[in-house]
Amino acid sequence: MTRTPVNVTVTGAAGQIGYALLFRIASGHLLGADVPVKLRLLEIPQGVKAAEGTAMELDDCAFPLLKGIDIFDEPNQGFEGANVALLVGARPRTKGMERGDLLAANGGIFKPQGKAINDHAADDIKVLVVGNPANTNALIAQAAAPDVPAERFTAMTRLDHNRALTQLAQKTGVSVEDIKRLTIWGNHSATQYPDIFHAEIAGKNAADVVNDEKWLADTFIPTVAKRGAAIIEARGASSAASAANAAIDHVHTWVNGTAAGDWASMGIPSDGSYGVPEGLISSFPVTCTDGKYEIVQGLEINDFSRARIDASVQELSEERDAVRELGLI
Ligand SMILES: NC(=O)c1ccc[n+]([C@@H]2O[C@H](COP(=O)([O-])OP(=O)(O)OC[C@H]3O[C@@H](n4cnc5c(N)ncnc54)[C@H](O)[C@@H]3O)[C@@H](O)[C@H]2O)c1
Ligand SMILES: O=C(O)C[C@H](O)C(=O)O
Repeated sequence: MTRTPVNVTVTGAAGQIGYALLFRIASGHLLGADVPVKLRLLEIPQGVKAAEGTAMELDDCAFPLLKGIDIFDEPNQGFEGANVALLVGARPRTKGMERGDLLAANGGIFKPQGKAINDHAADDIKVLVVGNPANTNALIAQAAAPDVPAERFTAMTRLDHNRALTQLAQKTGVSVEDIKRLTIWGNHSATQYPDIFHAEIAGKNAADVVNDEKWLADTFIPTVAKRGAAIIEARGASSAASAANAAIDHVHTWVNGTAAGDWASMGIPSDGSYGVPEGLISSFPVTCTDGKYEIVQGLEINDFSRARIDASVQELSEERDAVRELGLI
């Protein structure tokens, strides 16, 4: 039987992450090796020509799963019939810009995009926000889409999760696939908390294997949390291929499920679990089955973790208050 192609909308398609992302979506890594896709690329008018160039290259790959590419500079058209939306395009922070200015500038992008998703996307729409500040941008888009179930709006912390996996693997001399049940809590920012207390390394508790709280506090957590800034410092531009890879992982896991005995980290609207105020889009440990995620329940949170989760959640609350004051939610 021929499958109906899945419509995937990508915003910021002509940017760095877009360039690393589109070819992997078209080759089947986002949804599966047997799932045909149609790409809908959304850019601002100045980005359309470059997006057209990328579309030419996509054509030149002759990907069997790629059933069409359309390019738009208008959100209502870009999200028409979208089943999956990857919101990558955002306003970067520029010199002299305060956090409030950044939130206001991004509100101008994510509020209309949320409304366009509300009015034009397919009923089964799943949204991943990558553009920073990702959690609060996701909150803005979600608030503008009252007819879409809130849980369909998610923010990306999978890059942080993957970064933490590698740091822990390198410290303990194991392979990344030997590590399970690692968690990123909170915001995709320097306050995020990568938690290894429930993680397992080849079946043993990771914190016991590491047995070095000083390394955890002074090396592991800051290395993961500040990795984005370190990449910008080294590359002169923010992470792109690794961010695209994490976006692929996030959606693939959401759609196709987590492996038995493992979980993933996703920024999702809180249901109040673990003391995170309801509605904040915060990162949690989740399992995914049949295209739905569930927060892993019942984890014991020690004092070390509690303080760090609370600090990141506090930052999310402040961002929410700021966008509320700006009338964006
Ligand atoms: N969550 C994460 O883990 C993570 C990781 C890396 C980067 N990021 C963020 O992802 C975003 C994109 O990064 P990049 O390196 O691709 O940036 P980039 O500047 O190379 O590309 C952004 C693209 O978005 C487009 N754009 C801007 N406004 C738009 C709008 N309203 N509609 C559609 N397109 C629009 C721009 O024209 C540009 O082509 C940034 O906000 C970055 O900070 C997030
Ligand atoms: O773009 C940034 O500010 C950094 C990015 O979010 C990252 O984590 O690499």
